[in-house]
Amino acid sequence: MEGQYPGGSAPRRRLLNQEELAITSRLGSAVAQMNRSGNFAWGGVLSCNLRIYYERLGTDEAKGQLKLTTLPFDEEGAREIYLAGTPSPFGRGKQTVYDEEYRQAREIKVPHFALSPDPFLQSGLAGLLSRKLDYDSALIFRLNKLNAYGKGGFFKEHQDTSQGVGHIGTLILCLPSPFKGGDLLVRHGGQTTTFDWSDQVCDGEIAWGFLYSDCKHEVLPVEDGFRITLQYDVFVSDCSSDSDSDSDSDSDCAYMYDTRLKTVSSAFHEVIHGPFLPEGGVLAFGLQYEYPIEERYKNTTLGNLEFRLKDIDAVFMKCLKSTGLKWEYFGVFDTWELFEDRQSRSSDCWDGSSSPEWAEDLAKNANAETEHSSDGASTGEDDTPTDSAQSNQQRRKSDPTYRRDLWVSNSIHGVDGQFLESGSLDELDLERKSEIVWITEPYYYNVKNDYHTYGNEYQKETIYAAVAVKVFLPAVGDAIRQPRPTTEPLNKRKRTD
Ligand SMILES: O=C(O)CCC(=O)C(=O)O
Ligand SMILES: [Fe+2]
Repeated sequence: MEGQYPGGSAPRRRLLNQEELAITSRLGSAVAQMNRSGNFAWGGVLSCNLRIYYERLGTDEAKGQLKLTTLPFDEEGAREIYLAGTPSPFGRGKQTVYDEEYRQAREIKVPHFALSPDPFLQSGLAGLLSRKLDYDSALIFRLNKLNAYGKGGFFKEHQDTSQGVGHIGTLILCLPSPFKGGDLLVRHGGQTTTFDWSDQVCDGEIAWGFLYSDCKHEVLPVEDGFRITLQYDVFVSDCSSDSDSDSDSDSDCAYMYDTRLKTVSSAFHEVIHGPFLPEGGVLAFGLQYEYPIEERYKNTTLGNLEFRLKDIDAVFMKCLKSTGLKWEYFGVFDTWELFEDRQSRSSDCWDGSSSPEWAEDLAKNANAETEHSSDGASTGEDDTPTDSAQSNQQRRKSDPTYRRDLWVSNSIHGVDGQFLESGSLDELDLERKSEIVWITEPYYYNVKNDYHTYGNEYQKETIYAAVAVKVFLPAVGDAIRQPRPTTEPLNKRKRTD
């Protein structure tokens, strides 16, 4: 993690007044507006004369035979390639399972098939995606498998298994064959993008769709025919270094122009130069996507997250860096997800008659935190522990930026039953930070639940992590918070000749 809290230990804070709340709400809406861009998945069509060589898998006497097919598939050609595949498994945590309730499809994995030419390279799609995704380093596209769905075939909602720290996206190509249904639905931030490819491929073209691989997605049942897709994993190269960067090295270079920057920048300007927290404070923003990290307990390295930020997270961080404020990434954990997750896992063995150790730990820490926290607006005095719950509720009502039930940690790891069983919250490295002014809440939390454990493959060395950003606002008087000199218009300058 970069940086320390400037000036020593973190202060508890007072509640914000109405004027300050209005400023946070303007900054929050500017960031949220930017987050609603729906840029998490997009697609198009391309043309390519393609040959596919594939090996017959399965168990019959034709196993091992090499076949060649050209596009577009007719019904028979599509059936043949479907039958050549093996039933698709999917990943549930560390295991690979076959479950027709969850996924009904067949697949042929590399190297049991080959494309000539690769439609993706042939069409220039690699260049188009590189420009659109706008990373500093090159993208790598790795062909993974061919999926085939017969009538009734589907793949329920899942998140693609993370394939390494640099893994950012998934590219699907839908090959031309006669089929109906089988829409691919991609969800993120409360929005859904639908790829209905059955019409787009009927003239022999290839339809494609890109999605950030942490986005949840599903394939609806195929109503007729065979739906054949190719799946590529997309990586950002050069993500191997362990050092996190808080440098402004890229803030000057105009690698990205985005009109969304302007609104957020002026909202930040108001936070820094307006009548807002003159004593200074800590603001927090949840990133909108999840990022693969190495699965190590108490992990504090984000492996050059700067170079693999996705979509609006990259825009937001660019904007934040241009303010000159100090910032730091941290992990976020939601108490209720922790409770619910643990309760659902332990429902067989915990009858609710006595509190299990983990619940007592959570309650103890919550009380300790309440006892330390600051009181109502602008007094800065301590609570009496007796009315803590009630006053806590009142605080929440009068100042929604005060979020007590979010747990934060400088280390980022997935919390599941195993960690909770291991005992105390100290070990989990979670705390409540009552000084934080929450501007936008995270969309994801580091609690492993169903969609985290269901992937398209079993989970390997990396897991997705939910990340938030702390921003340190110094007190008025600090260099950053001096009023900006207004530049004199050119035509009013005194003549010196
Ligand atoms: O076939 C598709 O459209 C999507 C396949 C998919 O989500 C996967 O293989 O993980
Ligand atoms: Fe998938």
